[in-house]
Amino acid sequence: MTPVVRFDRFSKSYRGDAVVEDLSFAVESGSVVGLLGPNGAGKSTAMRGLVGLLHPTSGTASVFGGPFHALANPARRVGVHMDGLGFETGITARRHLEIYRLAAGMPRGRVDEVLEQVDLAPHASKRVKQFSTGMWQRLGLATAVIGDPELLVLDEPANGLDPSGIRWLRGFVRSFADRGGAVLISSHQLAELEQTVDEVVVMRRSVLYAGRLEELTSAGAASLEEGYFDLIDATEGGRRA
Ligand SMILES: Nc1ncnc2c1ncn2[C@@H]1O[C@H](COP(=O)(O)OP(=O)(O)OP(=O)(O)O)[C@@H](O)[C@H]1O
Repeated sequence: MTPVVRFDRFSKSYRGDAVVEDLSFAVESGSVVGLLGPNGAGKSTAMRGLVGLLHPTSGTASVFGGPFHALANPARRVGVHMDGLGFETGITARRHLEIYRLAAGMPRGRVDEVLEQVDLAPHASKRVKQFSTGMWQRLGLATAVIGDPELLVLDEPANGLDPSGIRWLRGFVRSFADRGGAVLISSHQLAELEQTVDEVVVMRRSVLYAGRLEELTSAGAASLEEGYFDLIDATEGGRRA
C-alpha cells in the first residue's frame, strides 16, 4: 500500500550548503510520526518541501503517491499548520475559517464544527490579531482540519500552548489518527511527544533514527528524551541540542 507520506532521499541545499540530506521515511494511515531534531536540524525545511512550499535540490517528498501540487483539492487531503502561512489578521476567526471553508468546498456548518473541535467557539467573533499565542495555534489547527483532510502536517503546534492546551492537542492528534488519519508533527517537547507518537524520526540534517518509538526506547534508552540525546550526542556538535 502506498504510504500517505514518503520522503525518498529528499535533500535541500542553499548556495551549496546542505540543510537536509538524504531524508527517507514514510508515514502510514492511522499513525502519528514525530519529527525531532535540534534547532536548525532541517525539520521545517522537510515539512515545507512536503507541502510544496520549496523544491528539493534532489530526491522527492510525496503525499498519497505524488507531489503535493498534483492534488486536485489539497485542503481535502492535507491539513497544514506551520508558521508563515500568512493569515489575514484584521478579520474575525469565523470569517477567516469561512474563507478556508469556501476554498475547500466544505458545507456551511463546517466552520461551527471546527470551532467546537478546537474550543474556539466563544472567540469566533474576535479579530485574529487579538488572539493570544495559544488561541492562534488553535485557529491554525482549525484551519488545517477545515477540509476534513486525511493527513495533518503540523510544525511545532504545541508552541505557546498552556498545559491544558498541550493535553488537549495530544487528544486532538490521537483521535485524528485513531479515526484513520496520518499525522506528521514536529516538536521539541519530548516528554509530551512520547505520549502522542507511534513512530519517531530523529534528524540532524540527515536521519539519525526512523522507526517505532518503542524500538528506540527498548534499545537501552529509558525514555524518548534519553534515546534522543544518545543519538544527538553521537553526532557532530554533541550535547546541548
Ligand atoms: N531560505 C533559506 N536560506 C538559507 N538557509 C536557510 C533557509 N531556510 C532555512 N535555512 C537554514 O536551514 C537550516 C534548517 O532550518 P529549519 O528551519 O529547517 O530547521 P528546524 O529543524 O525547523 O529548526 P527549529 O527547530 O529551530 O525550528 C538552518 O540552518 C536554517 O538557517
